Amino acid sequence: MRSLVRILSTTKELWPSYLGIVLSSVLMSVTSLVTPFLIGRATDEVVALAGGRGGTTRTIVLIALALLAAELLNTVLTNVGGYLGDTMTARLRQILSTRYFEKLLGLPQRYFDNELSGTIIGRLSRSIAEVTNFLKSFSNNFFTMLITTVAVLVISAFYAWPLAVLLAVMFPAYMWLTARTSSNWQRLEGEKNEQVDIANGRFSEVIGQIRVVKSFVRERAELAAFDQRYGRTIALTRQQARHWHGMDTARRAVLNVAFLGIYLVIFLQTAHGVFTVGVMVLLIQLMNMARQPVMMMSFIIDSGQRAIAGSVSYFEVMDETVEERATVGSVATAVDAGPEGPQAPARTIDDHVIAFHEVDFAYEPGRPVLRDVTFHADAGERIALVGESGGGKSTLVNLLLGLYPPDAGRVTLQGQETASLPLDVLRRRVGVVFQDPSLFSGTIRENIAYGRPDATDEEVREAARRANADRFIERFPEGYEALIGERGVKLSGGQKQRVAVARAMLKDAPVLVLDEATSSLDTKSERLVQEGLEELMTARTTLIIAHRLSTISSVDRIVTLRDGRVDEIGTPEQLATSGGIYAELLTLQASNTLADRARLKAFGIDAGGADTGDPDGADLDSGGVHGQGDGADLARRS
Ligand SMILES: Nc1ncnc2c1ncn2[C@@H]1O[C@H](COP(=O)(O)OP(=O)(O)OP(=O)(O)O)[C@@H](O)[C@H]1O
Repeated sequence: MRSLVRILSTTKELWPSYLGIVLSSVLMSVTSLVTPFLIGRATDEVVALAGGRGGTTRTIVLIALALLAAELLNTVLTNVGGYLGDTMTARLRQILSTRYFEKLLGLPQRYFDNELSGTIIGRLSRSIAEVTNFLKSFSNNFFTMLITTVAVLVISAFYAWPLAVLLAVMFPAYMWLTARTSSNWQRLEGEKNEQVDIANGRFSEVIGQIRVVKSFVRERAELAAFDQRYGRTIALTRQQARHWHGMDTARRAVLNVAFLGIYLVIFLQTAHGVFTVGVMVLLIQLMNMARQPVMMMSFIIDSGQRAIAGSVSYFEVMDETVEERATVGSVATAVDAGPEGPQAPARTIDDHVIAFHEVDFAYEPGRPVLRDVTFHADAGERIALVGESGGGKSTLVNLLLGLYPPDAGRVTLQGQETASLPLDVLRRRVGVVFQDPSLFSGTIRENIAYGRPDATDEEVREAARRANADRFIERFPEGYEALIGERGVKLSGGQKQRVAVARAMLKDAPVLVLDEATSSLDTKSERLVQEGLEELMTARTTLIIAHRLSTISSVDRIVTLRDGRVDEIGTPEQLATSGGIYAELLTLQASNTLADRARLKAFGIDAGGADTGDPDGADLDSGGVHGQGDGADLARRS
């Protein structure tokens, strides 16, 4: 319940709407209370006229017209309240959803490592739908209910106090039984929600990777697991429904017994001449009106229970701690800031563009991934990270981007400690081309300009041209406005890569991280992508997770990783003969045995393209060997 109060107290902008809804529901109940009085009065008038004891047709017609006026007013008020309720619900949904999204955008990477995106989305829609539905039905009905109840109690006390006593006993008894239903119901609802969230999480993962599912012929298995999860909710619902309907039967029985007493009082008092027939009709209508709030109460409590269960999941997310080093300003200002973002108040502590200094890191306690990692990159240098798969190369990039904080040691970017830079400032300085290009649905233009939505058409075209993407884009009838489908599904692997390169080109960050993705491309696409990357690397400091020997041989320095530690650092020439990982790679490359090929693969090195001898092959573009880093330190660390 506290969470619902929290929602109300944090949506002050909606208070005028709540007030409007409350006001219209108050007026609504007043107009509906007029009706029994008018009908009661009309009954007496009709009885008198029929019995020849006074009463006039004119009065009856006037009462009928008054009834019409009351009902018309009631209709108008119902719809005004309904309109306000609908718009309030939409605004509330917008506010809660936006806050949820904003919160998620600010959560650290670690949070997403442990959650399925479908679960996050499912939880959002369920929680918000339940909370908004409840608030809507609450504000539309609660006050009508309250006013009707009080009015019925007062009026019935005026005519016959036993009626008021019976009603006064019935209301709390009914509420008590309803409240008793609640706690057990909520626990079961929570368990059901968990099953549904897991099922929906998997659902969206499966749809997102439908090609893999199809290729492994896993449709039936996925479907069965999904069905099983929902199946579990049936058993829980049975338990829940048994409990709920059992309690409801008891509640209604109490109500029915109370009404037996009420009707007996009304009928007998009328028979003994205490009430006129008109008063009897009035009281019967009032008592029936009293039934409504009682029934409505169980509906409101039911949706209230759902809302409480739903808002718990909502607030679990809202109570998560956002990334420690907030971006400068809110998420919104961060997105809108210029390429460098607002000025960062960080101190320069060394001269390197990128530096890792004695860095330790573990994703999970007790399972170190990086140990005592120290290396640096100076302006314009290209540094290749080489190591076995799972050796920690991507983890180094994650630390550089501030996605995780190092457990020990220091990472610096352009001389400033990353830990002291606001995250948006830090991330604006680093362009990344991921192995998986990760495009968004929308147009090619939108994707290229993702980091700089304000870029001119000319700038977008220039970025595409330099990324070798312009020709294929211009072949689309819609050109840059061509829609590329979810995650760019309508583009080939090489085309996606080139759009990703153009996107990084336009971002124009001084530091570049490249997770080479050439193994999935054919030779021609690979060369086109590589040309784009070469252009992108020009005049930038680049950290490359290298997947091709040709790339490695053309960098300024190689950093090899073994068991999470830096094994060697040196120029390709120096490391070629040092007996370390790079030398091993060269030997493996020269070998044709399957075992050696497999070993090469374990380093994530694309054995196929690297040594086919194909003149169009991957190695062709190794041409531009960049300054071989004379002073590069050859250092065996282990
Ligand atoms: N989010 C994560 N949570 C827990 N462990 C992780 C996470 N990401 C990576 N790891 C683990 O950290 C280790 C290093 O992974 P990393 O991705 O850095 O390796 P890599 O050298 O980039 O490998 P590859 O060349 O195969 O991409 C691996 O053992 C991996 O299982």
